[in-house]
Amino acid sequence: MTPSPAPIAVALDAPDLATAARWAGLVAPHVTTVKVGLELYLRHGPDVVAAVREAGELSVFLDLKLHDIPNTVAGAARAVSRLRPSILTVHASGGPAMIQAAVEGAPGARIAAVTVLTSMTEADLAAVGLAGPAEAAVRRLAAMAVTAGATAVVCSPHEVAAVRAEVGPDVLLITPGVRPEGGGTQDQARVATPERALADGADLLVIGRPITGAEDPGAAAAAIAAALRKAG
Ligand SMILES: O=c1ccn([C@@H]2O[C@H](COP(=O)(O)O)[C@@H](O)[C@H]2O)c(=O)[nH]1
Repeated sequence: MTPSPAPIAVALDAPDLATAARWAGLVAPHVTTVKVGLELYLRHGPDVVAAVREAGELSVFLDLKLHDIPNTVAGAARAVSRLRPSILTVHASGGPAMIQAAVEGAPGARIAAVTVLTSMTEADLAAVGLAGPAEAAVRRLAAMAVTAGATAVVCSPHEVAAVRAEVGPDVLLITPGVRPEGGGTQDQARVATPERALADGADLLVIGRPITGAEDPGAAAAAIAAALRKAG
């Protein structure tokens, strides 16, 4: 029997559409979701969504991290809602009116609020005026975003248990900053293994380079999916 796909969104941070579609085809049997981010969307626009959809039975997570005044975000959310993304991201720091505008603009998508980027250290937070541990800011932003209508929250695996306690069981918790044991962290600062992130309450793990940078992205995705099944 074919095992069910793992709750992983593979970040397709590819330089071109053909590479993204190839990666999507290779990982499709093993994961539920692929994530289209800024690099790919700014280069190829809506075509990339169609191309990765053709590659397999996959949900498409549009990680555009919208951040602007409410009227502009509402228009942007309306514009991309015709692509039927399962998830669309906005920056939580845009505030409640902006988040509500995204929710109203894209009623078919889950609006996911990005709290504190997983690449940020405590020193980075202090530099932007958010002194203190990341967890306090993440919890506060998550609670505000959910009250404003977001049904998903993006945080690092370090804060996921605290966010779960804050927002309850019905909000989808998405964690980038996921690295298999022994792998490099690259520009990520607040990281944990896939097994740890899931055990602490994440619903969807965002994993990019550990899969797409592997010699065989399909085999890398299959190995992480198997490790998660074994741990669960
Ligand atoms: O806080 C955040 C929000 C989004 N991301 C995105 O996730 C992937 C991570 O890729 P890796 O190669 O596994 O580091 C990437 O597309 C980011 O834009 C994030 O990392 N942190």
